[in-house]
Formats: sequence, C-alpha cells, structure tokens
Amino acid sequence: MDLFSNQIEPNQNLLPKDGVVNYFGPILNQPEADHYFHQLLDTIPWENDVLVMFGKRIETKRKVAWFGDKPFAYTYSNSTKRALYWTPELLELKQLTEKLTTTTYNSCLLNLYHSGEEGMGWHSDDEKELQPNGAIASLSFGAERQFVFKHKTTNEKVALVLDHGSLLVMKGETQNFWQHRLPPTKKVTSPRINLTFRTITTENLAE
Ligand SMILES: O=C(O)CCC(=O)C(=O)O
Ligand SMILES: [Fe+2]
Repeated sequence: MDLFSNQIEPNQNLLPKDGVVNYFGPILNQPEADHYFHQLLDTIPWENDVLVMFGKRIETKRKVAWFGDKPFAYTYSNSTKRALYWTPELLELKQLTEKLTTTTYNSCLLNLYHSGEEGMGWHSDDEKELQPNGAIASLSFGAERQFVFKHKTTNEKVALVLDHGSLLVMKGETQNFWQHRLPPTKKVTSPRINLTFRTITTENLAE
C-alpha cells in the first residue's frame, strides 16, 4: 500500500481507448488479505500448467487451479481442464468481487507465482469458452507485481502495480484490442497468488 492509495479511483478507466480497466486498489485490510493468501497457498490443489509451444509440451513453473459453479471444461493453451467446485473461501471472495463490480461470475482461474522469476507472457483472455466482452475481475495476494497492457495495433502501453488484496477489472472490448502480461522480475523473491473471476458460457459443461 502507498500513501496515495486513498486517491485510487475505481471509476477511472486506465485505458485511453478500446476497452475499460478499473483498479479498485486493496479491497481487504492487511490481516484479511494475509489470511486469504496463506489459506489459498496451503489448501488449493495447485498443479503445473501445461503449454504447447512449437509443438512441444512444456510444464510451467507457475501453478494453476480452476474452480466454478459446474465442472466446466476450459481449454487454455491447448490443455483442457475441468473446474472443481468452489471452496468456502473462494465463494466469499467471489461474493465480495461480485458486489464491488456489480457483475456475477461462474468460474475462477487461480495462478501461483512462486517468485518474481515466474510471470505470464503477452496474451488476451479471449478463449472461445468465455462470454464475449464479459468482465474479468482479478484479485491479487502476496507480492506486489507490475501488470502491463499493450494495444494490439498501436502498441500503446499502460502499466500499474497490483497490490496485496487488490481488485482489478477488465471489461468491454479490452480483450479484443489489448494484450496484458505479468512481467518477470528479479526484484521480487516472494510468492504471489492471482484469482481471475470469469464467465464461462454454459455450453461448456464437461461430460
Ligand atoms: O497474474 C495476473 O495478474 C494475471 C493472470 C492472467 O492474466 C490470466 O490468468 O489470464
Ligand atoms: Fe490474462
């Protein structure tokens, strides 16, 4: 948290055009955010993510987990995952996020970055299973990390720092026009957990 956190304006659009990104700053106090961070770190069944790059199957160091209302199938970087049912803590966080963003979500992708050496490359969250132009709400816990948007045609960039216990929302046309990434950094040595609440279209129910 910084001295200026009381100036964070959740209604301000951080993007200059072609989408909407709102940063709410911390939405939990420090003990609450610490509680969720440790609870998620210890109890989520974290698994290595698998990417297919140049036809090769690569396991990421970053770990992931996938939860939802139903056992949705979700194909992400060529691997299909099935959603687990919400834990009580994830349901609490979903409820709080829904209240603050006045939107409902039916699933959540969780990422665990063990240190700053792990990040996520440029991408848009535009998988076919996701509701087109649906809001994506991102909760961060643990180490503060930079998050960057890049416009797909003009290359304009917008960067911000995602605080412990903070909420960020991407909505409207954001995923069509912008990519985002979590840059790796040697300056951060502690872990971070990120939760992205999403809406999956209900045709994507696993057998
Ligand atoms: O870790 C983050 O803040 C972002 C994760 C992300 O972009 C994703 O899961 O699609
Ligand atoms: Fe993303």
